[in-house]
Amino acid sequence: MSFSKLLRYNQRNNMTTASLTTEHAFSENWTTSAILSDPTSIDVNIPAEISRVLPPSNESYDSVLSSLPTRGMSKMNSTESSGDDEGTHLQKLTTSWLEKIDTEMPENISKIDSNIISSPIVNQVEARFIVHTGKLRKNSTDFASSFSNSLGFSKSYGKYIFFGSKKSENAAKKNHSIDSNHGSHSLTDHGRNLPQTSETIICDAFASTSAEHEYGAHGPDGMFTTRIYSLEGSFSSLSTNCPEDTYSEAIHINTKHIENTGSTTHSRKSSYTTSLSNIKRLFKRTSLNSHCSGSYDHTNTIADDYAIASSVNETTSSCISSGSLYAMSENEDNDRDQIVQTLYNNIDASTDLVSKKYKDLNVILGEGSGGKVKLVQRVVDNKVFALKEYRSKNKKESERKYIKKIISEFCIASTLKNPNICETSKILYENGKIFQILEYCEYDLFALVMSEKMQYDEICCLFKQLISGVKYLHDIGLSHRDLKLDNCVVTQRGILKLIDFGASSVFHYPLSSQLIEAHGIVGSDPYLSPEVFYFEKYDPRALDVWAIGIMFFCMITRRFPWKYPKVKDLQFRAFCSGRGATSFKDLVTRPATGDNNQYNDGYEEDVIDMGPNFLLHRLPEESHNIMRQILDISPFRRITVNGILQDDWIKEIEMCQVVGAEVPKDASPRIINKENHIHTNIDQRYAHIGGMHERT
Ligand SMILES: Nc1ncnc2c1ncn2[C@@H]1O[C@H](COP(=O)(O)OP(=O)(O)OP(=O)(O)O)[C@@H](O)[C@H]1O
Repeated sequence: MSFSKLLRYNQRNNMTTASLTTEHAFSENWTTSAILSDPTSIDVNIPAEISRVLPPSNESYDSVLSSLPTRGMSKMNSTESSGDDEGTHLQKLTTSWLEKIDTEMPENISKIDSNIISSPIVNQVEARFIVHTGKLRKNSTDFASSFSNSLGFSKSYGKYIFFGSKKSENAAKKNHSIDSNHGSHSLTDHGRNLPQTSETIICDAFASTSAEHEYGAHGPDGMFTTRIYSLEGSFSSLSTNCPEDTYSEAIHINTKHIENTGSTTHSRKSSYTTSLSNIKRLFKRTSLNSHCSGSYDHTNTIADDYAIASSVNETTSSCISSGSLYAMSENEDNDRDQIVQTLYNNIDASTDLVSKKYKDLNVILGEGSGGKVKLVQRVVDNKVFALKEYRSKNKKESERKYIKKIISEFCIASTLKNPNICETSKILYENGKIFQILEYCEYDLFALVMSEKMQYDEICCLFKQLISGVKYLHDIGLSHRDLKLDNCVVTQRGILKLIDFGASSVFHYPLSSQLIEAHGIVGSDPYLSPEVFYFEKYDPRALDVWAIGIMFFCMITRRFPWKYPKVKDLQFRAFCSGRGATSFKDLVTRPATGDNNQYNDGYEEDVIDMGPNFLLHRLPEESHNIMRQILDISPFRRITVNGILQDDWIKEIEMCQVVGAEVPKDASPRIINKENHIHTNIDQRYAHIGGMHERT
């Protein structure tokens, strides 16, 4: 990026004072005041031409089902509205969207009613989803080779068979206040789709949903305790992938329990039904393996971990699924509840592991709907980990559902092996609580962004790593569905890793060309894509791509563009305007065509009060082309993650990366840092969302 360009967008964004908040997220043309506790108290001074056609901000959703403002509307005035000319703009502007929605919905699309979600039922599993043990063993060493697999499926792809539960669950809200001045975000609870892990956890076949569409049919792709502890002699768990990241350093850490604030969250409704017969198969396979998860031995550290784990007899992923579970799998007549109960009992058998094997460092890194994430130190070798302590079961929640959600998340996370995915190694149980052991990363992206210390090239580097992580997921048929700054952690040497797979969903199975659509509104409001509010079922990849775009905007401006992508949100409405569409439906249903120019997205360099440039003018110019495609309101026209990587600007971004990890059993993966930037290191007190709360 040229210096002048840099200056231009810096000048635009200098008004931003670390207000990464939904209430502070507007165009500089709009004077906005916000009261955190009352989001409806936002005063917006809207340009006159827009205010004429915008309804009051407190109007209900349906009442704003009017047409979008279009360019030239400022030339109209109220008297024109009485005109009879059916061909005028004005009449188009008064057409109710609702009228059109019910009559013109495409066959595979239906209007959804808010957050009410129904889950598909799966009665049987196709034989092609069942993988024989021998084949799995044979292919296990191929696991890593699938890193770079694209949508063409490799032989090892057979191992990537996921399952997911499918019952809708009422999720607890995860709320966290970031800063009383700086905002709040909303998170969600966790979901439930299980994949399998390399050689040990094989989540078997899972049930496709009732609605499948041709894959690719949518077009190309809270007491403040301060303590000092020393990591001397310990390894940063990031060394799992990157031995060079091993370091010794005293870190000052403050901690305080997080106070929930009441910010809006979306429940993660489960999207897939788990076939319990397949859970059986999963654990049968697993029990056949004598060692713990991750036989894919891409670093010495991992190998060491397993050796240690083995020596201390820790319960690991495979251990959980061994023993009684194996016996269970022999009895094909067990009913579902019995199986899950057996699973739970099996975990129950493994006690005292956490307190004996891991020392609690009394640092809360973060807290969400799923539970808290703490910093712990493994006693045997002083290595530091993040320990996710799952919340207790809700009274209304069945034990079966509760345990299944947790196991699902673990199965997915422990399966994923990529430098841009946080390593999840173990699941433990003690005194009624379930824990997950994760690779510890020094920062979360939200905290880094809020530090206001990141340079442009560093942001671009992290952005590209984010894209790479999502590419890996999409290439294996998995969507994340809760991409946001707080679900990215970053190592001291600048390697970004995705976390929190509680909402992820499978969008296609191996060797299948069919897209399995996701349904339900999951994730956090500002990051959600518009179609999730509009369609009952949607392509979850497009949701991920949209979230990537929102994250880039947040990284550059430290603001959210809007509170949520609904037309009742004035900012989002402005973004939708000026695109030559008469309704929101027209925009969100625009089909994919070979001709990118067939539809006008309303981009005009000089126009910043509506259309794409409403957001883009705050971003560096070289990003405009790709951001227009990422933030295409129509999911059918939105670019894929592989498409993003083809963009000239994206290609040119110098990205720090881990090399060598893609080779199975490579003993020397290492980090290559690019010279055009350094990665920001911030005070550990403020390095995670947990620490951010301390500051308030
Ligand atoms: N491996 C890790 N290393 C460092 N910090 C982490 C790690 N995992 C999680 N955290 C911190 O804990 C926070 C919450 O983690 P996570 O999203 O897994 O919890 P959750 O309960 O699943 O959240 P959600 O409500 O989104 O489901 C993260 O935003 C991050 O700040």
